Amino acid sequence: MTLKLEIWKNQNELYNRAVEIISEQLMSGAKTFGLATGGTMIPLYKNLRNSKLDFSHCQSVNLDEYVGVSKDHPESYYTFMRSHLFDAKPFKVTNIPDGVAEDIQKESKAYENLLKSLTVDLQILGVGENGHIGFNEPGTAFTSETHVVELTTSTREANARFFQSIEEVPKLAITMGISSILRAECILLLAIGEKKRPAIEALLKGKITEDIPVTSILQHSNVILLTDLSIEEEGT
Ligand SMILES: N[C@@H]1[C@@H](O)[C@H](O)[C@@H](COP(=O)(O)O)O[C@@H]1O
Repeated sequence: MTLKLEIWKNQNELYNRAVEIISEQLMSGAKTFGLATGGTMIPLYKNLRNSKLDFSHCQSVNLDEYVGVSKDHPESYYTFMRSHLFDAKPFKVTNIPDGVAEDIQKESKAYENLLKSLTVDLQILGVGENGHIGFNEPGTAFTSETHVVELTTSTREANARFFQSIEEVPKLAITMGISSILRAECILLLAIGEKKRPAIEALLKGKITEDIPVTSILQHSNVILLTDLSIEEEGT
């Protein structure tokens, strides 16, 4: 396990550092990027849009998508990615699970097969308040592959800020599994704000538990964690 912790008190500096890491990956030949959504990613994608980086020869795979939300819905992750990144910084190929596929189980399998056919050079990750990664909620097996998941109340409440009301937040999503995520060559985890402290403190205590999905990344050999939280590093 190699987790490289970098604490950046200043969020602008933290996001600049994230862009620097992505740029270094591109320069060393990375062509496949695993991308995430969520509020944490908005300033990162803004910085990427404003950068000179060129992704036109690259492909992307997104972590997850809500089920039952059409591509043109303002809160679909498809729309999120287009408006925050892809429209301004085109990739050669982009992949996001299809949340309105007729058969969502079949779509999950097809997405996992796609993931297995490629190597993600850099997977960018955020973390939920309850420690989820992608939409892998607490209790998800670390052996999980892409699957359909029922979102917890905690996650629906946290994401309600993007919708008119909590009732509108979808109850299901398709997400890369934990084992799918861990197949990436390198993981860049961004954790910003006090709400992420419990999950990040658990991670840095070095305890690997399915109750806190983000701790699964301790099984990976190449992780960079950028956070603005002042935390004592323990047991890593
Ligand atoms: N599925 C996404 C996750 O990939 C993301 O990490 C999480 C945190 O979001 P935020 O950055 O808004 O706190 O939100 C969603 O649930």
